[in-house]
Amino acid sequence: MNSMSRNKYRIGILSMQGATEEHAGQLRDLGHEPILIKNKEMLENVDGLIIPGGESTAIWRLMKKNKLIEAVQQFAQLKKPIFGTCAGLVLLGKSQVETEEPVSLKLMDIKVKRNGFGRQKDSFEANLDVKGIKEAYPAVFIRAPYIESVGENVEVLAAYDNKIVAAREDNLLVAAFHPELTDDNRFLELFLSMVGEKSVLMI
Ligand SMILES: NC(=O)CC[C@H](N)C(=O)O
Repeated sequence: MNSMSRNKYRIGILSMQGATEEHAGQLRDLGHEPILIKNKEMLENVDGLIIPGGESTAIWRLMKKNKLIEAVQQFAQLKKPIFGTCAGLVLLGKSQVETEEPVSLKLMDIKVKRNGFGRQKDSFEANLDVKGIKEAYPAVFIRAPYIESVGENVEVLAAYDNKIVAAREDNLLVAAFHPELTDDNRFLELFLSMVGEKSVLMI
């Protein structure tokens, strides 16, 4: 057992709208404590944050209402790890392609195409090669966005059909798919290892 798996982390799951319970279950399976974040005070006591999938405009509006936009931006500035899945990826990105009402925390240097995989392929599964994960990872895509372009400090972790679907920039990790909807915990473990790295630095 390595030092990271011995630690138990408190991981916030932004609970405005969307898929929160599945993330909570997967965190519990790995021995960590999920905290459903409903207001900015609750952010103070977590080691990392997951922004789940759902509907990014709905999540954005509820974040505004609950004064969570600046609070999450500050959380990121403290270099605490944030993992955005699907709608969470949309929200973390700095800019979006062809959107009338951009919803963006302006944190990660990526340009996002919302619903990028189009209507025909609203939902699908694909085995992905992910940097840092040894064997193919079964990814579930649901009305998924993709990343059209990345800034120089962003590391691309996976692509599907020549479109970027997972990436990391320092303390920020994003996936266009839903790791919480499979029994395969390896993508979540990637995030937990980032939480481990950062908490070592903060001691
Ligand atoms: N599964 C999802 O999270 C879908 C995201 C949705 N298409 C959005 O942009 O909000």
